[in-house]
Amino acid sequence: MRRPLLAGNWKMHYGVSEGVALVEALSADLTDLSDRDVLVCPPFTLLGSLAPLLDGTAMALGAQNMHYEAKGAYTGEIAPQMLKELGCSYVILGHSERRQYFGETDELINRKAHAALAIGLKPIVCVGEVKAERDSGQAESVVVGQLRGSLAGLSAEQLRGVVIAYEPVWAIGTGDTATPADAQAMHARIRAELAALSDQATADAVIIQYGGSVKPDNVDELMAQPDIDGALVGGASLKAADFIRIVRFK
Ligand SMILES: O=C[C@H](O)COP(=O)(O)O
Repeated sequence: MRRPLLAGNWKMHYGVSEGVALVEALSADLTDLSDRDVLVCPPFTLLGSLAPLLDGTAMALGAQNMHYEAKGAYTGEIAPQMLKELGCSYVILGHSERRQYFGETDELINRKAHAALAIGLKPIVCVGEVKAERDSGQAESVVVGQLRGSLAGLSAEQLRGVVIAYEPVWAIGTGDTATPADAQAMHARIRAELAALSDQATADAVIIQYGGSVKPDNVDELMAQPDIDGALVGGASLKAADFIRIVRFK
């Protein structure tokens, strides 16, 4: 059985006081969760302040990006160990905003995935097609290509430590979510590809999240799909009541 993983990606929102207030609101409510995992991924600058507040709660801490090198002259970058020592257990890699605005490639994301796993951070590897690719019938081939490139060289054991987030780019921040049936079809295709890259038992163990305008009013139907194991939530994770409702999907 796969344990659902509901994650909030705060992107470049909130300073320390707003972040602390949000985590306090979440932790006051989310006290009774035994069948699902919850994760918050704030900006780097909040990690140190939020880690002690999350300690002992049902929520884990994750980062939104990292470098693949352990240290060095990489101005402005953050190393995997720096995240670990702040209490992160997850790191989002290859989000479409990283791919689109910062030129991240599958090869780079693959280096980061290897580096994260080597140090015991769980990578959330993001894949997803843009609108033109979906409209031209290329969505599956684009996503499969991203998977093969981003996961290259990972053993079956390593793949079990990876989370995949399928985020159709046209659904991010637009309110235009994929239909549950379309999302399920892509998740099943992703799982089939994971099986091809390793074996069926490994593929069956991997958490595949959906992301793209997940809201309180669509989460239940999305989470009811057999291959949707969680959500990577942007905008709605910034509001305590909305994120709590998403975490408490039925
Ligand atoms: O990482 C989260 C996704 O980009 C989804 O963002 P959104 O929920 O605001 O559409």
